[in-house]
Amino acid sequence: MEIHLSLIKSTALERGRGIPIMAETAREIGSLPVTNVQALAETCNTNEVDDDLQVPERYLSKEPNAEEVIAGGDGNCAIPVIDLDRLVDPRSSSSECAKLVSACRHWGFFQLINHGVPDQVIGNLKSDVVEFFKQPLEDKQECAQQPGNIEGYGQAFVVSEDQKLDWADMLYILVQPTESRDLRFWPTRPPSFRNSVDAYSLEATELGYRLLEFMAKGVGAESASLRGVFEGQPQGMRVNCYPACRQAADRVLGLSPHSDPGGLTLLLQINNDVHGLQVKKDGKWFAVEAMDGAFIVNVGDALEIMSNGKFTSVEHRAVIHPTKERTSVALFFFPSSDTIVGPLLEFTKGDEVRYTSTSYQDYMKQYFAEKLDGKKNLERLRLLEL
Ligand SMILES: O=C(O)CCC(=O)C(=O)O
Ligand SMILES: [Fe+2]
Repeated sequence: MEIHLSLIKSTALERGRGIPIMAETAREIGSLPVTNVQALAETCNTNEVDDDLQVPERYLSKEPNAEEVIAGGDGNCAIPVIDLDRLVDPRSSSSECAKLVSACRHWGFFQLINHGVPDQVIGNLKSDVVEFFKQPLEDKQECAQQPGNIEGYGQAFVVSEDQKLDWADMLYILVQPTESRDLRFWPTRPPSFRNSVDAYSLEATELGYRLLEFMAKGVGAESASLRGVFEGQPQGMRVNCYPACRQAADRVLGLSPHSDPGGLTLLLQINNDVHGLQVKKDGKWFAVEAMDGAFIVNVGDALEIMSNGKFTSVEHRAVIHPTKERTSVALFFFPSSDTIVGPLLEFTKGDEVRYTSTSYQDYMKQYFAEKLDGKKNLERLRLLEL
């Protein structure tokens, strides 16, 4: 499993100064510069000569299709669909809550419809994100990642010269709390970009909190128990741009298999005519067909642990299309770095405690160490089989 930037989001506000600091781990790891993938793809996709030699070896996976992939299609989006209206409506709330809990337990993923975030807010975000990536490289590089900093425009977090690379570029910014925003990394073009992200962040934050309430309620816990852990805490936004790869779409990966380490992730896919997200279940990859206007929501490691395994953080990856570019926006809800991440009392009533507890900051350190020893962090903390 590769390390990538969505995993590096342990941030905290430096006490008293209101300045965002990154977990030391992220600093220590640092990042090596790599080629811009959109530019690389342009060369590869337009050059007819020496076809096979165009995609550099570092992007080619050995056996990306070694595991079975269950295709979507025919309206089958693989993961369960949850309806927020039904969660709210007292007549359907308890059955929809049960569905939500089951989705979080068995899939770790669901699509959310009737979520209430205005179309215009999502539409503005989507079009500004697309406009950003359309710009010439020099313009995008105005908010380029800087050494030792996890934010900005760049690529997967690269730690060694022989590491396999993802076929994607990304922009990563901290969006909450507002005082943690480092505007050096917030694009100024298109001019509406910052406002669009701000408006989206406001809506998505409230949506995330509401979902956490229903998730807690669904397992019989106090509805404020999970929300309380994430309210006012850091949120990171990762925009992924996956260029097409005409020559080797089935041999490159847009995003290597990973689980998200935080609490909840809200994902928007921008062009729904091209799918790329795949979710692992029972040893197979399931291709997710994003529904128009829906959010894809998933459980992160910290939420699995805090729920004592009532929700599951599931491995997922993004694959590449031979002719179509794809863009997605992931919003990550994190606990504060000094939160002790362990099963919450509310979630262990009558149950055995299934995980060891650790501070989120230490969890992130372990998460990076995972890269070195190949053992999954979450598995390290699981005391019992789920
Ligand atoms: O682009 C996608 O569909 C997945 C993105 C993702 O998993 C991430 O950014 O952590
Ligand atoms: Fe992810």
